[in-house]
Amino acid sequence: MTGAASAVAGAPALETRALTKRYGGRLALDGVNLHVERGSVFGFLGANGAGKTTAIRILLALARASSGTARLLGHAPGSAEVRPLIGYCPDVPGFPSWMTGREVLEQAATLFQLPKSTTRRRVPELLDLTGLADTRARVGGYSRGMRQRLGLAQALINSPQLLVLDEPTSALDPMGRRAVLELLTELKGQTTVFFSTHLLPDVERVCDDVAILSDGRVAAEGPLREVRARFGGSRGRLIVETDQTERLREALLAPSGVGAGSGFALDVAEEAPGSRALVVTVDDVEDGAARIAALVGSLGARLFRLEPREASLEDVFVDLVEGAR
Ligand SMILES: Nc1ncnc2c1ncn2[C@@H]1O[C@H](COP(=O)(O)OP(=O)(O)OP(=O)(O)O)[C@@H](O)[C@H]1O
Repeated sequence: MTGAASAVAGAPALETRALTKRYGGRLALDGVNLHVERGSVFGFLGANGAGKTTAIRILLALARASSGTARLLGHAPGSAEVRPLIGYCPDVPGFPSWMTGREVLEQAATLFQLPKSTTRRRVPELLDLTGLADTRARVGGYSRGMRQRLGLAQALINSPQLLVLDEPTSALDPMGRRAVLELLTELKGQTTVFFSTHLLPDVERVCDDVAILSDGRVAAEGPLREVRARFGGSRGRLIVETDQTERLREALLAPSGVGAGSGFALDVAEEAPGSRALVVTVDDVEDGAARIAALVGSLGARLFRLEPREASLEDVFVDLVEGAR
């Protein structure tokens, strides 16, 4: 029976200390420390090849660490205590094509030895939650998004305290991504969700906490807002809005000599598609603001807005990953 298993009191949902994985001469993970609070939605972010899948495989006891430790709800990966407490969905969940979604979930319930009454309640609940209740098709006829949602439902069958998901949205179209992200939001507070991704907007949308993995190392970790504030400062970004967007952009990007301040802008982008506000990346925010104000004046343009922009997760990510190379 699964009823006896429980988390170690006071233990975090997930913790790794100096987790290291070597493949021959290559360090896929290099001293990774993670701390995931219970009840949070935690984004494990990294570019392709950063080491996310390797870390998840170690957490699930599908691979062995070269050194370091990992604990899930206070227990060792793969231990008899931890298995009933966690749910896992790989990036490409596979199912027998002849089964229906309902049968897949019933089979998973059997594997977890759930009581029949629990299975009768839980299976339709999960089919509802994942939007698969009205589907009669066999899994072989499912779309990629439907498979991903069924994978999630399967991972939730045992009402896990910790859900581990490897790139749950990366193969999905925008509608499928939205459905999965909404699902993760619904789980907030009930189940700890730890998911890997290279999609920054997904993390910004649903995560409380984040770790950024770069070349096998944690480059930043903490609450999303703190990570943005703490690591977003290496370069500054200013928002400037005038009545002459195009002329200002040209002057900012002019290689030298044109206008009062050309040459100091490292990058110029629209704040949003079609917006007349520009986001200007500079080395020094105060100096940059003074130069932009002077430049706007010299163009005879009207200045509506000139302010520093809070770093987005993308700014942080790009700066950290570029900085590490
Ligand atoms: N079985 C293996 N043998 C040798 N090298 C491996 C093995 N598995 C992973 N690696 C290497 O370890 C590094 C980390 O890979 P990993 O798959 O963990 O990254 P990832 O962040 O999950 O990337 P992706 O998003 O592309 O899946 C990569 O350089 C990869 O080539």
